[in-house]
Amino acid sequence: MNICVIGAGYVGLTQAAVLADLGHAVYCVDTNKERVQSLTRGEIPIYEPGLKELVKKNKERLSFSSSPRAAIKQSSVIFIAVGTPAMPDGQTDLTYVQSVIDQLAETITSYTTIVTKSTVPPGTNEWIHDKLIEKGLDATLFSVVSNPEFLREGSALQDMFHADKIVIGKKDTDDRSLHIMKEIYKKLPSPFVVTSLSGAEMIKYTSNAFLATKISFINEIAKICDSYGVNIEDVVTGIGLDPRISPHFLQSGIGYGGSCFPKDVRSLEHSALKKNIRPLILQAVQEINLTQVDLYLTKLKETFPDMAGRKIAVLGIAFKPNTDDTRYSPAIALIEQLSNLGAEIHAYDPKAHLPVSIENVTEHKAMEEALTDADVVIIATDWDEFKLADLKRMKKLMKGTLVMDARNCLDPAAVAKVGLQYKAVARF
Ligand SMILES: NC(=O)C1=CN([C@@H]2O[C@H](COP(=O)(O)OP(=O)(O)OC[C@H]3O[C@@H](n4cnc5c(N)ncnc54)[C@H](O)[C@@H]3O)[C@@H](O)[C@H]2O)C=CC1
Ligand SMILES: O=C(O)[C@H]1O[C@H](OP(=O)(O)OP(=O)(O)OC[C@H]2O[C@@H](n3ccc(=O)[nH]c3=O)[C@H](O)[C@@H]2O)[C@H](O)[C@@H](O)[C@@H]1O
Repeated sequence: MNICVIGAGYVGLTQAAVLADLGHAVYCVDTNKERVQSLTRGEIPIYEPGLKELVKKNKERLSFSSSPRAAIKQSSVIFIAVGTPAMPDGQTDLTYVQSVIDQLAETITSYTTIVTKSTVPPGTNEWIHDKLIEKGLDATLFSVVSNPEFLREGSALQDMFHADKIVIGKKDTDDRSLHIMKEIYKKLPSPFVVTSLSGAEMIKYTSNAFLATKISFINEIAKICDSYGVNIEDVVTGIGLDPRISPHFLQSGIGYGGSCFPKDVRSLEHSALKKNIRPLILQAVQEINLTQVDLYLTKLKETFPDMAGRKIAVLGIAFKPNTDDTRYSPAIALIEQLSNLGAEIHAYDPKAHLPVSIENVTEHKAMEEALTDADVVIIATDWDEFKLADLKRMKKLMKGTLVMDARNCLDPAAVAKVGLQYKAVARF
């Protein structure tokens, strides 16, 4: 099948590479000319394990362009994978989607399946359908399908090739597009969940909101455990054996970040408020998440009431390991707060960099450089490199002895064994 993927970001690029690997001819289009040029040279502008190799493997079936018209004309299926960021009031900014719709309305002349991959609020795909008709596109010339994406950065290919489900939202009477979607993904083993357009949109938001809720829930429990001297890991092990709960996504720490959880939970809150529903849980989830960094700072102040001039090594800048993505990274929120308190921060991340420079912060190319003469080290992202760090060497390099584990990823006993002092929330 000839497929056009609009947007060459995390989702668009991964989707394009996977579709090419499934045997389709894929045109991946992005308005960012620099990005397209580097992709055409074989460079991958994001760090995602295995993606560079997959793009290279499928280079015969995968091309990149910054002019959508030709690509749209040659394709029978269009995937929209542009960004849907949050506006200041939390609602989703659909400007990029809107501009794609305008382009499609002007360009489509034969039957095309328009698939929305981007995460969009309930009602958006119905709106896309109506907008295309309003713009003069004949209803027989297109179908709109919602096919939300559930990949995680850092394991995007595994998540796409072995998705636990493929969600397809479509109009009630539209069997043609369902058949096409099943054909596109026929080589994948994943089960299909077929629902309405808004049903698919709600599955995506509910999934992210539920996962974010698990994190804020366990962060709240960790706070209570901390005050009673209970190890949070024992609690997670205990509850996680119940299959109704499961042990997954219950790692407490400085909170969730990334390009999706923060914006999607806010967007769902906004969608509820628009219908006069007070989403109490969603609001609490966000409030807890926003205060996690403060919790760790309060702990740090127990040892260093005055942070001014303290040399603090912060290990981790990315919002999670195995990605260079720093969008809404709690590690950066922590660095900013430490900077405001006058600390001297030495940051290191294996892949990510600070998007803008922050006062009092020096970024290092190696972990050892960041650790040298540090009064305290804070683990802000749970990269393997930090989990497997040589603690004896860490002790030798540091001036002080405090290790603050803001991701619960070190073994407290191993840290204590080398003469370092371990501090975390509900881990002893
Ligand atoms: N990043 C992730 O892990 C996941 C993201 N999503 C959703 O997928 C969507 C895309 O997310 P990302 O890939 O992270 O975004 P991104 O911001 O990394 O990439 C979006 C790309 O679209 C391009 N673009 C914008 N307008 C365009 C237009 N009119 N024509 C062509 N290209 C255009 C931009 O230049 C950019 O390269 C969002 O709705 C997001 O919520 C869903 C699941 C996972
Ligand atoms: O819509 C999206 O963009 C995606 O959002 C998340 O994926 P992602 O943001 O890549 O990363 P996650 O692994 O979910 O982690 C999100 C944040 O939660 C934190 N987290 C995760 C798990 C956990 O137990 N504890 C915890 O604090 C991570 O450190 C990170 O900051 C979802 O897991 C994907 O299913 C979804 O497709």
